[in-house]
Amino acid sequence: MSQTSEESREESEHFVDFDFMDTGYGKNHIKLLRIKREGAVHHVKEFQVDTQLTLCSKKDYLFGDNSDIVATDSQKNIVYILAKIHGLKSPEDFGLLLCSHFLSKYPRVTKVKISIEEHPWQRMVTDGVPHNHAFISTPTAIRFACVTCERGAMPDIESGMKNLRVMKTTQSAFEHFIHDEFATLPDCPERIFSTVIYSKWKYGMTAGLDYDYAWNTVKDSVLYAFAGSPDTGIFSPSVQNTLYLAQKEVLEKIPQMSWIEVQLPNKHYTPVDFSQFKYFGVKPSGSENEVFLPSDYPAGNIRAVLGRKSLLSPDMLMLQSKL
Ligand SMILES: O=c1[nH]c(=O)c2[nH]c(=O)[nH]c2[nH]1
Repeated sequence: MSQTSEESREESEHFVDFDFMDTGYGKNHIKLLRIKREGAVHHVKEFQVDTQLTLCSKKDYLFGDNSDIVATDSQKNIVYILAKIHGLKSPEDFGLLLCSHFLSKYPRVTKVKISIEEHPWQRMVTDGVPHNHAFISTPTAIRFACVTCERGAMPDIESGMKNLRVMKTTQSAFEHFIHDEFATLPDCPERIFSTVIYSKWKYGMTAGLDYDYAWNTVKDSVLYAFAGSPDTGIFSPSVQNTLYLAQKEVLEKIPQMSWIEVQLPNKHYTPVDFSQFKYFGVKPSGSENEVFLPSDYPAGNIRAVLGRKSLLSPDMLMLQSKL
């Protein structure tokens, strides 16, 4: 049900000088754990959900008329009830389910945005045997998804990964950048490369898509682009190049993905200068490179969004040709 003409007249009388550019309200940080029991074997999923609804009228903001409002408290209850009835599969599937529930149950809702973060629990293994009901918290990488559905439009699904901290102790360099009057950093043919991987991507099509498989593919591809094979590794001439190779690999593997953003903050490890400590038989800094000073800030931050040319809008293509 869209706005009535009476409502729209009343509201437009208020919008002489101002207009809402966006509105939304919902409940944040709805935490839930869902257990699925298959006899003695239990499966767990823990999600944190944010809901956000946009209504067809603004009478709640303008006049204090709450008659269209699905209370944020009810939104929270709906999250728990749908989790109880349908269980939790992936964050993307649960986001889609919630969107479709809000839109079909409440005709005055025009847009739903569901953001979900998963807390990773891994089944414990005791003497090589998977435990029936005990789990370890393994937040090595956090999975998240954001599903937005506007009434009458295709859902918009963005998924992502964050907090995946990695390091490699060789096969990384940074050389031949601009050495002008502002530069103090020397060319570095060999350095530690450490970063905290953040990535977000958007699905254009969802036909035949397994969201869990896609997420694991992104994680494995990005890690491989960073680390390479276990014995020889892979050489990185810059964070920029490694980042691009990771994105390219992912887009080649997952045809349903329209674009992928990757951010790699450069977490610096500076060799400690031992040149003052000649009595300890330590060679000057750089010749051994065994002791480093980790310094998180300031940190370089390298990012790029790589999309498929076939899906880029004319504006984006124009912008690209000017770069
Ligand atoms: O891989 C890098 N890219 C840069 O752009 C940069 N800048 C910098 O100081 N160190 C690095 N490393």
